[in-house]
Amino acid sequence: MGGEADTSSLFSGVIAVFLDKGIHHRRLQIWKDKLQQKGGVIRQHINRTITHIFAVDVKHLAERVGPDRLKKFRFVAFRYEWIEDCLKAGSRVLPENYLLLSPRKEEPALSDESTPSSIISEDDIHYVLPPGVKSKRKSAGGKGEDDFESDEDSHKRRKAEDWMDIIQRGGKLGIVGPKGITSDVNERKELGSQSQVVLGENADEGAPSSPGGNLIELSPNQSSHPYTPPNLNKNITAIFDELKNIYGDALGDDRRSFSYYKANSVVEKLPFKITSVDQVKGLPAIGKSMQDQIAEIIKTGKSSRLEHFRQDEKVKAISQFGSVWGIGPSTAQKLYDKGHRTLEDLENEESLTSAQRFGLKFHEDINKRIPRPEVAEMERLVQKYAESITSGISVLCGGSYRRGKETVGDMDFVVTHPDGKSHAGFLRQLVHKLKEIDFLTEDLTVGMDHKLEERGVDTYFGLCKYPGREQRHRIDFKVYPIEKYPFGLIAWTGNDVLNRRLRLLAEAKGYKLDDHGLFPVMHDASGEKVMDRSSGVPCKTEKEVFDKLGFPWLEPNERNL
Ligand SMILES: Nc1ccn([C@H]2C[C@H](O)[C@@H](COP(=O)(O)OP(=O)(O)OP(=O)(O)O)O2)c(=O)n1
Ligand SMILES: [Mn+2]
Repeated sequence: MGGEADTSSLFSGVIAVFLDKGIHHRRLQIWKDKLQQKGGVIRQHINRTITHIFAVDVKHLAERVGPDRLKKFRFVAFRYEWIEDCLKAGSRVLPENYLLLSPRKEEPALSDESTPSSIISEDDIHYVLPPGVKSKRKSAGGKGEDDFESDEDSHKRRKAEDWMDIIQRGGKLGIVGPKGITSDVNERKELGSQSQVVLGENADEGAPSSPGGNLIELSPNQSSHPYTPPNLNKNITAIFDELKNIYGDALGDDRRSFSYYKANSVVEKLPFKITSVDQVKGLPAIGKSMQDQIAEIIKTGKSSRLEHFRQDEKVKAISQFGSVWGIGPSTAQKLYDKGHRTLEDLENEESLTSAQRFGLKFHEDINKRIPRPEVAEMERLVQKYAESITSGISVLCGGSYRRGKETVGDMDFVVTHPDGKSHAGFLRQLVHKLKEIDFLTEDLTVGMDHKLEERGVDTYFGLCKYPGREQRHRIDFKVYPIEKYPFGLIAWTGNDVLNRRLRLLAEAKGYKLDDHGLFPVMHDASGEKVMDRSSGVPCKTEKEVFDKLGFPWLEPNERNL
């Protein structure tokens, strides 16, 4: 067994169900005891909190969970030998060899001879990063001041982390690239309507023609209620969250920002309050630096790193600037270099675009979250006017609203028309109408009348107000031709973590996924990757996109990863 090494937290974070068929009960009992002694938790029933299902083989697993759920739990089901080998090694061994079902054998979908059919065993996993990530900011931020590794150094470790991530997150395919979420957001803000961001969905199964009665109305008390584990470690996650924002918004350091994001996604799900750093050793996304920081927070209640930033005038100013809609890290830095220190200073800055000016003027309003019932009302209002302009038009509020959140940051409307034609030119009329009734108040970015060769998606980003009030909210419209709609809906429903996973999964299979479709990627004569936009994989519903990718289907309210 583990020798002298302290393995008391070997299985901490593991929440397991043991399927006892086909195994001698005494042997089973030994494994159960060991798992519990070393920090694991055993449950009787399979639910979303489970990180590991152990079984003897696929047959027994299938008998117990049934074929539908089997698909869902594919990535958390392991042979018992994993426990045994971890005990032998005295540390957690990589789980990939113990998976009861691997996507390689199972996956119908996209794979073909020329592309890797497995997303797990190929080395390419490390190289399949989101577009634009490769060289970006590789050396940004002082190297060596802590344990954030270089891209190369982290490859090996990341593979292990990715695996742990899959398991930890309850079995969704979790290949996590280093692209900072916050930077995506900023890019989107700065790019405005040319957004290349992946976006999201709504009701389903492809009833885009029913603008009224859709999935959106799911009451939060029903099955649509998102899974929100009680966060027992808010003392830690609140600090990490602030650091994530500082690194992302102010310093443009995606790598560090993402490290905190990942650490938080693990810490917030732990079923216990961390009282000793030993409890988090070996957990995914919690490397040496995170452990040190957690130890400090447990001991002092504070993070010296955060305290340092809080006192740093430059970080303070740049973070504030970066929180204004339309201002990203590079603009924030420029504004600081010009001598600005507070938001008030920016009021007289002439270089601001009109969108940034509105962002500044309504900064406080925009940063207030909107209660779900108010969004429901505004959605109905928009749907009513939309229908009066073009009958049969489908207008759904995606984003966090569609994912069932109680409050939302903004409204992300996704629009299409089932006839494949009537969406064209619709947005201009809708915006006109909604301005007439004083619902839409300020334009941020407008990208209308897109021709097909411009990829055919009209967009509008602006501000609106709830009838009878002055407070502004952020509102977006994206209009997709029907054949792109499932992709647009997935992308704009999110969440961002799911989008990243879907994109990486597509890439691992030799495709590129974005809000316009799923396209094969070829290599030209010089080996450069080229995407074939003309031969997208046709999908009529969100479900078909998930199926084609071989990703277990998730209802919108299950997409809060
Ligand atoms: N970096 C980003 C930003 C956004 N999105 C996608 C997923 C999001 O769900 C959707 C909408 O973006 P929002 O920033 O509006 O995020 P949410 O709607 O999820 O949350 P909220 O608006 O409540 O803050 O766009 C993404 O994939 N990557
Ligand atoms: Mn949103």
